Amino acid sequence: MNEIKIGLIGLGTVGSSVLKMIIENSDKVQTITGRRLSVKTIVVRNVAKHRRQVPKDVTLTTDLNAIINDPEIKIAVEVMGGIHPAKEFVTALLNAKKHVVTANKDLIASAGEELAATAKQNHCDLMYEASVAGGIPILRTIVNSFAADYITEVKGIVNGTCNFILTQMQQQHWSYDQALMKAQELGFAESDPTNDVEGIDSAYKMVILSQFSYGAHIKLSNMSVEGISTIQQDDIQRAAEFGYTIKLLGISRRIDNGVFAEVGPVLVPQDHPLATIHNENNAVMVTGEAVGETLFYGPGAGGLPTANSVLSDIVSVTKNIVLGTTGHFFNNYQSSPSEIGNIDPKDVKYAYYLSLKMLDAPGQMLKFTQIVTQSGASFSQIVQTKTDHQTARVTVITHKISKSQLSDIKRALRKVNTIALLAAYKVLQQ
Ligand SMILES: NC(=O)C1=CN([C@@H]2O[C@H](COP(=O)(O)OP(=O)(O)OC[C@H]3O[C@@H](n4cnc5c(N)ncnc54)[C@H](OP(=O)(O)O)[C@@H]3O)[C@@H](O)[C@H]2O)C=CC1
Ligand SMILES: N[C@@H](CC=O)C(=O)O
Ligand code: NA
Repeated sequence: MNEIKIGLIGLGTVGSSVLKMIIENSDKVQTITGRRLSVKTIVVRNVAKHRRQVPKDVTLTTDLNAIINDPEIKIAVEVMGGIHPAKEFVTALLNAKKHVVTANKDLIASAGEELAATAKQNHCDLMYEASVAGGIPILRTIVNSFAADYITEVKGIVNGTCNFILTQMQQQHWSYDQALMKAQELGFAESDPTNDVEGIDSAYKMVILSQFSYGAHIKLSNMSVEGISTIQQDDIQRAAEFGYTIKLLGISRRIDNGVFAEVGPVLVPQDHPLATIHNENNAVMVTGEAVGETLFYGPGAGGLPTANSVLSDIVSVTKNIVLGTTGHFFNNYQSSPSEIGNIDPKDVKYAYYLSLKMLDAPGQMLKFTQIVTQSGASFSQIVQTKTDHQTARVTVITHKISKSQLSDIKRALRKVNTIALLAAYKVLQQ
């Protein structure tokens, strides 16, 4: 009676750390909750795979029914990843009255509302602290500590793999491929790292953060999402010469009656707190009307840090089981759809870093300047260097312009075959 049995789905980087933490920390959890946690069954894809540290009394199987049909198992922990079959698994577990803890942002960003409704119908808990920023307890902090404040902006570094790659490219001058390989080896990257490096993993996290911060569901299809796979060493060096560090940032802001969110490489001033976040660490800056700017920092990826967030959910569910208070939403904040509108691109304004390759011939710079001027934009910094005897590399930082002005510049440049726009990244200002 004093024991809570757990079913684990997945025994990879995160799953094996969850197992280790449950085994090693059950005494402390028992003193806090009055219940002893133990893992009874683990579902994996391949039981024949060599694994260390699975205790003899734990069943290892490929059959989810071993958890679904076991009345002793009260909490299921989904750490297998991906949307399918994870969605079907979690739905079946909730319908079998199992409380579910997951680290799966792909799943929560895509089907979180539907799964939360299924959990509520079954009087079950569904928690997912580990899905955003790994080891940083950001979701519960927003739910509890920002409950009464009006959040106006959430931004930050929410992908450990990208931040690790950019740090290695900046500090060790590693190649992109070398840094990605190391991030995979260290267990930070997803099994297919495309979502990491193309910004999609960060976008999933911004969808969840926006849901918690504004009570609004932003669709991935409404977000502009750009990753780091095309960033060149040259951009990193030029940004540094201008006094900036390139980071992959997720930004979501309230503008008038709407919320806009996007993900992309951003030039961050070298003395800004976000520029000092290195390797797999993440940082989330939450701005509230009352509190002002706050910053939450910690490891964004890796087995044990992520497992700590999973355990925080397991402990919360356990407390709810003990108190008989299960079946409430993890995030109760819902704004009415009329409060959240689409944002006019004219209202989203940033300074931009533009990197261009142009024919090194008279008149080219004038052509570029005319295009920028026609859009109503202007430069705050500009550097021109020769790349070879035929082309020049021009990098500029504009004054603040709207997204529609940027689109005008891009459109006009596409028509000029002697000038190529290589990169256009936002510039964060202090
Ligand atoms: N790694 C990290 O730093 C973080 C990861 N996450 C999230 O945690 C989750 C797990 O990530 P991670 O541990 O890195 O992933 P891994 O690839 O290391 O592990 C996945 C595990 O799930 C099992 N699995 C995969 N598909 C199935 C299936 N169809 N049926 C049964 N078992 C299956 C695999 O089995 P087998 O061992 O037999 O191959 C493996 O044990 C993901 O949602 C990820 O996004 C969240 C925060 C940080
Ligand atoms: N692959 C992700 C893992 C955590 O969510 C990352 O690198 O951040
Ligand atoms: Na978290």
